[in-house]
Amino acid sequence: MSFFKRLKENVSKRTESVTQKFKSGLSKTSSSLLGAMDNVFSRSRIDEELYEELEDILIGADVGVNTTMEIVDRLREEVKAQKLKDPSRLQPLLSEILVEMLQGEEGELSMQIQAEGLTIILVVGVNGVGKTTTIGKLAHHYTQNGKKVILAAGDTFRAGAIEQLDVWGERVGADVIRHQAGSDPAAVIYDGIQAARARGADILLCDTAGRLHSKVNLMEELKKVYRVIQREVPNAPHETLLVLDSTTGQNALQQAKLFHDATQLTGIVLTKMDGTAKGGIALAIRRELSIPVKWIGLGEKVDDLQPFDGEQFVHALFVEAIEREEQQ
Ligand SMILES: Nc1nc2c(ncn2[C@@H]2O[C@H](COP(=O)(O)OP(=O)(O)OP(=O)(O)O)[C@@H](O)[C@H]2O)c(=O)[nH]1
Repeated sequence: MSFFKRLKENVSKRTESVTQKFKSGLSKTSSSLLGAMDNVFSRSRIDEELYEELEDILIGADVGVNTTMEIVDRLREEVKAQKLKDPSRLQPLLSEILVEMLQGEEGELSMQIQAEGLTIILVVGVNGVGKTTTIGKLAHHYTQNGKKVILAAGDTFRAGAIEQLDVWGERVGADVIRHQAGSDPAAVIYDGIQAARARGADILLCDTAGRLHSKVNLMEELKKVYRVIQREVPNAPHETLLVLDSTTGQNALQQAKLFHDATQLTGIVLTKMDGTAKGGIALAIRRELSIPVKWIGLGEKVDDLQPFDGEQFVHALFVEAIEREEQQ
């Protein structure tokens, strides 16, 4: 069976609405990538020029230089091994390589939700990346799954962030633990933990600041929050998610390295994928950091945050080519 057929079959095992969300959320990246790749794959033969053109396209889509080289090297090896001559055969081959690269170790992409007792999820990231919105969407996801969720408004720098979290709490039916703006975030998180225990919550989602009033280093403050959580609940935080805005491109990689030094990140949330034509950043992040992308933001609606899925991702990018192949 051809790779595209297999991919389509696998994707069709998930719900149609999820497939649709991936397709519409990735449509900007998809149309810019496919347009450019069609030119490459319709060349008359597979030669150095073709590979170079493909490299330019991938780098242009924010796949990053190292990851691009890795992808193209693998493609070359496969072309040699399979003795391919026809450029039109490269599209499914490339898709297969991308799916392989996006797939993590077994279970790596799943969230460490505790079967019993409280699960603490710490959410970090710089201002404006979509942290508060992501917390609201995660809260929605877990309340929909029957969990009792509490939100801790640890971004005490921006008064608006506390209000915003309150609105989300009301919308999704989760209590919000808050102090006034400017107070110590570690104290808010501490109170959040006590409240979550007292109220028998399953999940505590902790918001944090992306910027500070004082000269206290943001990373030092995060370390303090992290220590409070570790001290109060054994093995917590169970997840420390870094939210990255996919429209910031390669800069996102630098942010990840910085935050990883302060807290042990367990996963990445890549937001605003729908707003960029350079969704290749997901590949760069997956390959260049040892942290899995666990969630992907495909729009502003409450259910537009989806668990990351490499097959859905690649299928959404190349859906037009897949459908074309089917009609042939
Ligand atoms: N299109 C789109 N917009 C998003 C997505 N995620 C978040 N946003 C928007 O990004 C903007 C910033 O989101 P916030 O949640 O306020 O960002 P933040 O990181 O909490 O910002 P601070 O509270 O200032 O630290 C909002 O307008 C969100 O609606 C997404 O996946 N797609």
